[in-house]
Amino acid sequence: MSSLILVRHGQSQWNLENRFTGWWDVDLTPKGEAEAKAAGELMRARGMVPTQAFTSFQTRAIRTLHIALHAAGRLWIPETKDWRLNERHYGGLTGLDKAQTAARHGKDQVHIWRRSFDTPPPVMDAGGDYDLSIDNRYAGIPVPQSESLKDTIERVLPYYRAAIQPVIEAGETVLISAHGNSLRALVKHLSGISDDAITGLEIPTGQPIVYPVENGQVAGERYYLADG
Ligand SMILES: O=C(O)[C@@H](CO)OP(=O)(O)O
Repeated sequence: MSSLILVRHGQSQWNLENRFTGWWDVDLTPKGEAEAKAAGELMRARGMVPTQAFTSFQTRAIRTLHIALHAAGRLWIPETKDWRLNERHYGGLTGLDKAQTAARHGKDQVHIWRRSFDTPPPVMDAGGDYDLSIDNRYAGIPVPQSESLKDTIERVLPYYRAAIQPVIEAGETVLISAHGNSLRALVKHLSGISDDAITGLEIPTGQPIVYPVENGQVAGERYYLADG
């Protein structure tokens, strides 16, 4: 029996600083590196080692993948990077302090921007400090100005179906190293969570989440590898 393993990157510098991050590329903190290493050691200890990996275009997820694979003795496995696994784009909130933004706009409004299913944050102004539309990394890619979870699902799921599902069907144990909201998009689909209920789902950093796979299909509910 194979498995699908999801891991959110370890703590990032802007997780630590409590800033809206989205597509902005920040690195892991030393704590985040330790979380990634512990995730890989746990996979190894449980004998649940990935045979293929997928990640985003963002340093915090890529480095989490590499640190975890190294700790699991699997740094050599094939890996694919794709922007569709990036974090949800935080639009004009990118770079702002979450607590200061709540003080200015109210907690309820910030909760809507952070967790509502289909209300996107305000758009990012072109040419601003955090505009990535002219970054080489995203050449030829339609960089969003802002994304709701619904918008995120609309790019994550087609990618999952086209690129990842066939690898799972081929019997590989796939590890996806991604982000809080790109993983919420996947978990919503895989666990059949409603648009309302998804607002309450949080994905912790550096904790491998496992879906059992039988005959190439995700079969059964997710669990944390640390509990399994
Ligand atoms: O800032 C972000 O990009 C995300 C993940 O850290 O934050 P939130 O918890 O608001 O989705």
